[in-house]
Amino acid sequence: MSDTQAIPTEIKRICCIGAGYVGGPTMAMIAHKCPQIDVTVVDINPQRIAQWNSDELPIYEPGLDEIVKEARGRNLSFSTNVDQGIDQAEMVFISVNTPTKTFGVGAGRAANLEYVEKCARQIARVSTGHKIVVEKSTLPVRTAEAVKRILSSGETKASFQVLSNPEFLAEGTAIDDLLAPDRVLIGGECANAIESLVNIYANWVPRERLLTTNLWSSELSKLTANAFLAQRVSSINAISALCEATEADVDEVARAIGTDSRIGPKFLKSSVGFGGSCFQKDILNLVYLCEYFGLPEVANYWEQVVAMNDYQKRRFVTRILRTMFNTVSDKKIGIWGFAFKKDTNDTRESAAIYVCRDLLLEKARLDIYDPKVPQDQIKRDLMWALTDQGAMSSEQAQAAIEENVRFADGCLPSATDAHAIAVLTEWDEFADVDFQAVHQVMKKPAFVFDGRNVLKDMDLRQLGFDYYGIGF
Ligand SMILES: NC(=O)C1=CN([C@@H]2O[C@H](COP(=O)(O)OP(=O)(O)OC[C@H]3O[C@@H](n4cnc5c(N)ncnc54)[C@H](O)[C@@H]3O)[C@@H](O)[C@H]2O)C=CC1
Ligand SMILES: O=C(O)[C@H]1O[C@H](OP(=O)(O)OP(=O)(O)OC[C@H]2O[C@@H](n3ccc(=O)[nH]c3=O)[C@H](O)[C@@H]2O)[C@H](O)[C@@H](O)[C@@H]1O
Repeated sequence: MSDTQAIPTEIKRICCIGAGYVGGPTMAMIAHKCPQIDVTVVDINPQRIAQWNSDELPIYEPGLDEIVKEARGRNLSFSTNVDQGIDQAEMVFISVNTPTKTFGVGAGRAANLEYVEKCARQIARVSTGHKIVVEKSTLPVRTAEAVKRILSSGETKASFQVLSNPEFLAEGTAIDDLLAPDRVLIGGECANAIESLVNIYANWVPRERLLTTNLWSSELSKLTANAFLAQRVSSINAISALCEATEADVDEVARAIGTDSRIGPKFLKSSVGFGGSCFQKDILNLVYLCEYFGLPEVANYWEQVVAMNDYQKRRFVTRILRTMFNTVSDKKIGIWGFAFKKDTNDTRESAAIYVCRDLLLEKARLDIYDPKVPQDQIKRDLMWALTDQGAMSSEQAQAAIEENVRFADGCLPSATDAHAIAVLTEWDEFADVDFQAVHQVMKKPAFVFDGRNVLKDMDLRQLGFDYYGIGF
């Protein structure tokens, strides 16, 4: 597909298509660590690009502002001119969204590869000379085959090499993860192309952490990594239900098993359920792939990880209902945290969306406080959740939100006159709250349902609260 001799191993100009949670921070880090490389991040969303060029970046991520401001204007730029970005680059990263398909074959499971395909077609149309195309988005195994075919069907004389370089950063710790990754994975077929990407990361990542594989192993490793991580959370959440029935304590169980070096301590924190844009999407994609390749037993095995997560979210609401005398109708519940984890403003697939939806369907009144998530985002999420699968019409959902959702600017206002508090994100500031004051302003009995076990050591029962955590 290309004359591999002609591929330079020292890259000077990079373009990244997609200025999202991955494209933005990843390219900012490359620009920060490699001042000799010009990095342009392009996106079809003009608002997002304007935000990247402003003082208010579109995503909240500790440490990101400093890195962007240091490199922007020097060797990092953000633009809506996708054609020009591609044209001027020797290496083009595809970092666009790959959401779960909502229509047609594979709806609800398969990844929607429409945006990736459009990028490949645009690269094929615009390019001249040699380009290395890097899959940064999370993709089903064998996608590179389709990308290669599209690239080689272009009418220009350009030639291409395709690499897979999945991203393993987690939101909230993206900068630390990019600065010191456990590993960087690069899959490819052409040694020169692989070396050119290895050389970029080698500017700050130790060589022994730069893993190279064939294309398909690299693509499949990304889905597998997320499936294994999510599976750990679902496994400990499954045990949390058993702990609640037996007076065992899930945090003690997690510590006891996590000290076994074969198991390890990470990703054993029981919670109201995992969220985020990727775990569910990637496991469902893995399930779909297994079915596609005729492996129903394997598909069923992984599907249970998502089923257990749905159960955990439902179980949390059921516990609230049962504890509060089987009704929350017209009762105010203070919701603390809406993001899918702390230190991010991202709400995609947040457990809070589903918990709040179920409470609203029970006619509870919610007063939501999240330090980083904008109110409009929360309203959009609830609107979607209430109308999804016909639970409510748009008009009913709109009315329910107007009537029963309020926003507080802190924990105390959110708790004022509330019958209960539900902690749905583990923001550090929740542990600094004056709980004596919170108890005073709440209705009695004052219920606290801690979906993250972050208030466990605060002696809330001593202060008079009816306190319930997860898994004890
Ligand atoms: N969010 C995360 O923490 C992680 C995400 N990933 C993967 O990275 C990929 C991107 O994820 P995010 O950055 O979270 O998505 P995102 O939704 O935040 O950003 C994607 C961006 O691509 C842009 N885009 C879509 N089609 C385009 C086109 N044809 N031309 C130009 N721009 C286009 C969109 O406007 C959007 O701004 C996904 O495959 C995801 O699974 C991987 C690791 C971590
Ligand atoms: O592909 C992706 O998008 C990314 O998905 C996850 O990162 P992320 O979703 O940003 O955040 P995580 O820290 O993994 O948390 C995911 C969810 O699991 C929950 N979780 C995590 C760990 C735990 O022990 N318990 C638990 O409930 C979190 O609260 C959160 O809701 C992976 O950790 C990243 O390696 C991967 O790159």
